[in-house]
Amino acid sequence: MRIHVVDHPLVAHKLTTLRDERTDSPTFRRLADELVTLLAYEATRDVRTEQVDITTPVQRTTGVRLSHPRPLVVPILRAGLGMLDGMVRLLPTAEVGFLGMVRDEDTLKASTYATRMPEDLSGRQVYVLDPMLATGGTLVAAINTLIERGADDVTAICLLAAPEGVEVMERELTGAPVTVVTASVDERLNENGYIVPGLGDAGDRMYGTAG
Ligand SMILES: O=P(O)(O)OC[C@H]1O[C@H](OP(=O)(O)OP(=O)(O)O)[C@H](O)[C@@H]1O
Ligand SMILES: O=c1cc[nH]c(=O)[nH]1
Ligand SMILES: [Mg+2]
Repeated sequence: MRIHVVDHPLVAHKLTTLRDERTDSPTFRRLADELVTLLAYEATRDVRTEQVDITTPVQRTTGVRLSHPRPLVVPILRAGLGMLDGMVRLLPTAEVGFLGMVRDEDTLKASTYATRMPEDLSGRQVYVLDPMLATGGTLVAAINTLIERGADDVTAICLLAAPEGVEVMERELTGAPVTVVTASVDERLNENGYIVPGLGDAGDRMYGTAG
């Protein structure tokens, strides 16, 4: 597994406001959307393309276009849904699948409550969207599902990651064709499995359900 931490002042600036507890839900959603577009720019560096011949107003030339089969984008509900628009703005022709997953707040174990994506992902490049990589349980389960269906290249885009979760992914997905792109690997997880300093519960902050 490869991990890429996007080191860019605009990313750091937006992430700081996202973390701030005073940031309200509408602003949180807007910043998450903007951040994912910046992260997606890095995450799609190896998106598959094919050559195409075109004619400009001046002469014929050769360029590239996204190749077939189209990439699949999979947001992990709920919080990952807030990253979908920012991603498909960059990849408008991508197909979109959905995984609904929730982490038990006591055991921290992830379970899947909804799956809606193609059964056969053979030869597909997949971009998984989830703002938080905490214990890693959610992403490991999600990526294993994608690989079992045949995906041969999986990139997870996370706004934040914890070192503990990155370690779990490296152990559980050894040798798998997986890349994680994130804006930050934070300090640690706290005793409740929250990322420190983190940003709190991404889903609650995005959808105003905290408290
Ligand atoms: O790495 P992990 O320890 O598995 O935790 C990360 C998961 O926790 C959050 O989801 P949550 O269960 O809160 O669901 P939600 O998006 O519906 O709020 C987050 O959006 C990730 O999916
Ligand atoms: O810090 C965390 C950890 C898991 N899920 C969140 O939303 N936030
Ligand atoms: Mg949540």
